[in-house]
Amino acid sequence: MKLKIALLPGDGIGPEVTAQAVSCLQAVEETFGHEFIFASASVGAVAIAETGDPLPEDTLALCKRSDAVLFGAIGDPKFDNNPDSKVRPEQGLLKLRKELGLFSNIRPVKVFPTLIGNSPLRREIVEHTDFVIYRELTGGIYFGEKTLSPDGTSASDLCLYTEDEISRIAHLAFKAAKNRRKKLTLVDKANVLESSRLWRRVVTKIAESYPEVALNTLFVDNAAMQLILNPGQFDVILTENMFGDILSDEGSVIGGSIGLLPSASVGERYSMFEPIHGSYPQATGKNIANPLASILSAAMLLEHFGLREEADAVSKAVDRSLREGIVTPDLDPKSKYGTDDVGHFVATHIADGEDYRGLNKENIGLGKSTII
Ligand SMILES: NC(=O)c1ccc[n+]([C@@H]2O[C@H](COP(=O)([O-])OP(=O)(O)OC[C@H]3O[C@@H](n4cnc5c(N)ncnc54)[C@H](O)[C@@H]3O)[C@@H](O)[C@H]2O)c1
Ligand SMILES: CC(C)[C@H](C(=O)O)[C@@H](O)C(=O)O
Ligand SMILES: [Mg+2]
Repeated sequence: MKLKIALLPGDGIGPEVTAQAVSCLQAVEETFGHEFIFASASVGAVAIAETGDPLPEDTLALCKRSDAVLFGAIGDPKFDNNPDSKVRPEQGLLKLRKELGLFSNIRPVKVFPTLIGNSPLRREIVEHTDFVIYRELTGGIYFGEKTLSPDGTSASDLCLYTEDEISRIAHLAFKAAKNRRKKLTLVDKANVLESSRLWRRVVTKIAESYPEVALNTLFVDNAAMQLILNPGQFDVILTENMFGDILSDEGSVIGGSIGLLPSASVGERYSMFEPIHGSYPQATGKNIANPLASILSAAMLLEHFGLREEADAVSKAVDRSLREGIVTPDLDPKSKYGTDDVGHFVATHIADGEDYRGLNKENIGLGKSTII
């Protein structure tokens, strides 16, 4: 298969972890005989520094002419610590999601057997954790009208949803539940919010079309508690934008590190794959960031295009790195392995044990593949 993949490494640890994901994709390309054509472009604070725009037109154009986007992370403390900044890296990510119509954000949470001991929760609580969050990604409070009073003493953010926005991700979530353990939990705040009461009405109606899927509902405060009390109860969680953002980071703790959680963002035409973590500024350049979330996001990219054997090869190599203790310090504080060691190990074992050249953030996308 020939795939054109836009690389948007972004800020902070983004380039470091994305380089390892590309290295793994190149190992897949070589091992399974595919052709991946990579092209890098700027996004986030890096793009602001270059152009003043967190999502330059050239970057968006590259994404629209590619088959998929592999995204690193955006964000920089100089913007985080300046609430008056009119331009922010996050605007680039949100605009990209909206422009590409990526309304469904899929965030799987599972516990790797060798990491059960890493969880702050007891083994019997976490050992059966295997759920996926379907997060609505292009509506709600993220994209509603924002106001700031002229004197700067009051502000608001509108949470707006339409029936169509809810319906289209609900169908994807129900279909996923049909192919999993046939349970879907709608998480909302319908006891307070009108928008949540619309979610509940629309999803309850759609459930009638999926009689084999059991629907239950939880208010988001209770859901946050249930995630810790008994994560094994969940199969598919369907929720709106803000709640999905918060619950997925919480879910990452169950498995031992946010550095393990991948995501896929899909719409009618485009798709983007990225770790759920951010730019982790404190780790930039230290070679300590866990690249597995980015590597597993690349596996979700392969899965999305029907390359299941290839995706399995990546996941198996990741499992092997965890079993053999080739992990970054977030998983083992005494670890002597860095971001590049973990990426190289995984790539090598995808390429069936052959020694495979890795990439680093300087030469990302300059590997054997064609660059468009
Ligand atoms: N999708 C994205 O690009 C995205 C997501 C979240 C946050 N951000 C941005 O990132 C910046 C930092 O935000 P933050 O500190 O709240 O979130 P963050 O996810 O960058 O880091 C939070 C904590 O998670 C851990 N962590 C994150 N990534 C890790 C990795 N790969 N390996 C090991 N540990 C890891 C670290 O302990 C870190 O302090 C902000 O500017 C924020 O807006 C971007
Ligand atoms: C950086 C921020 C806009 C983003 C979000 O809230 O969606 C991040 O937290 C994420 O989870 O991808
Ligand atoms: Mg988040």
